[in-house]
Amino acid sequence: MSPAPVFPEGFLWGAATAAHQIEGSPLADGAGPSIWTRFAHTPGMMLNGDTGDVACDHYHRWKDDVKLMRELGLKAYRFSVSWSRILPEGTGRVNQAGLDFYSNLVDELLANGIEPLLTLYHWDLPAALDDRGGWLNPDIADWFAEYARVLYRALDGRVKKWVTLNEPWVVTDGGYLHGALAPGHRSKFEAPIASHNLMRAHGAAVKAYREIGQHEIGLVVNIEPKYPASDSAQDAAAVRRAHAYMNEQYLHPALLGHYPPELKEIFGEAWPEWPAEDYDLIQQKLDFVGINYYTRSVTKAAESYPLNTGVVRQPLGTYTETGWEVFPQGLTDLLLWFKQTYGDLPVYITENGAAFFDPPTADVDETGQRRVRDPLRIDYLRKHLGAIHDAIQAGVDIRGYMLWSFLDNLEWSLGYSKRFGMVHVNYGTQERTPKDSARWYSQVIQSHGRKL
Ligand SMILES: OC[C@@H]1[C@@H](O)[C@H](O)[C@@H](O)c2[nH]c(CCc3ccccc3)c[n+]21
Repeated sequence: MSPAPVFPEGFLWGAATAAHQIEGSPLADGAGPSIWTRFAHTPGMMLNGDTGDVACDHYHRWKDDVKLMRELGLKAYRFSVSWSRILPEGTGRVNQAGLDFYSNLVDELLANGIEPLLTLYHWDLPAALDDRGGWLNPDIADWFAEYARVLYRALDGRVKKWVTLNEPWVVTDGGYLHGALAPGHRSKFEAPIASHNLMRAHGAAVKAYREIGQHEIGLVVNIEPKYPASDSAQDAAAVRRAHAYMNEQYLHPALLGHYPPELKEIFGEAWPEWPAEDYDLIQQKLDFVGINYYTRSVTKAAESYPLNTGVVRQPLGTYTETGWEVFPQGLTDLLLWFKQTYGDLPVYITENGAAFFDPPTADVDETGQRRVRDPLRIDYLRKHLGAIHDAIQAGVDIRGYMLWSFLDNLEWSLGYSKRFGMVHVNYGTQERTPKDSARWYSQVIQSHGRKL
């Protein structure tokens, strides 16, 4: 029996959500529409025609939700701010009611001994800015810094851990290359521009923080290890492309000051040459990086756009409801790669979790208590926390873990069909029911990881 894992002193145990996925009431109290409100109300974009109009009604239920976080023993809570609640037109006029919502939420978290981690941008761009070109307009770096300054001035000190962007890769790949996510563009030429402007905006927001903020700021990326499907040269080259496109495309400019060369190979004529001052803007010193980990990809050379790669399904693999292979070892491998490539920058696991089938309504157990049994999720979480512990033992400076997600919520264009929550939401009644995984996670937190 291996000794109980010991996590570092101060390791931050939490859970994560995002504004548009849980809040509902996207236009309440003076808020402006975001591209996700626009996208969800565009016929055909969302599974079952689901929208974020109600979601988990967190906009009204936030106090009870924070109470539940405390009851479950969370030490931290990662959430995002909806830009268009703060600046309905994206720039200019501040909507005080929007600012008040997040200020009250932060105060409630602190009053319950829960540390807030605030994400400035988790995909819900103000529609008014999309009308001005959105991430394709280079001015967005200034727009984003203006928005960030409003929040820094209002919340810094109560919020001590800030994140600029959540997953620029998804924003670009989903929103501008393949079109599966808002704003639904499909352009090989737009994607690199959006991607670069996202990183310029990241840099501008960090630079602004250094003028105003007194605490910590970082970037959150989704990365996943790419393993070759065979030992052929073609598959090795495919791995190189896939790795550069997802794992290095954002971390390299942010931490090393240049893009990986494979991007020019992938995008060809669509890959612009950027001015040197852009790299200076992007490569602002960070206090941490957030890594969102879900799965790995066994990668082969294949006809595909624009990577010419394919993912090989593993016949003996276990897969989640979103079709992602359960592969905890990939998280250890990835964290070791991160340390080796970028050095000893502190890391938070800012998202990790899985969608497995959970019923739309909770069961009632023999004592009359509502209950949701989710053994597959417990197994997934236990193994990934074990993988994190292995990386810590190997010297990676991992400071915390934010389970995705605190609540079942709107899984973007998949609507409410996928449940990632440790807490079950009955969308008919809005009743919250901690799943078995939540009760298990409470024990893990209370034992500081020893009861994995
Ligand atoms: O898909 C589960 C979660 C989303 O609900 C979060 O909003 C988002 O931050 C997030 N990122 C990832 C990994 C990257 C990814 C996102 C969407 C689709 C495919 C891959 C998984 N998740």
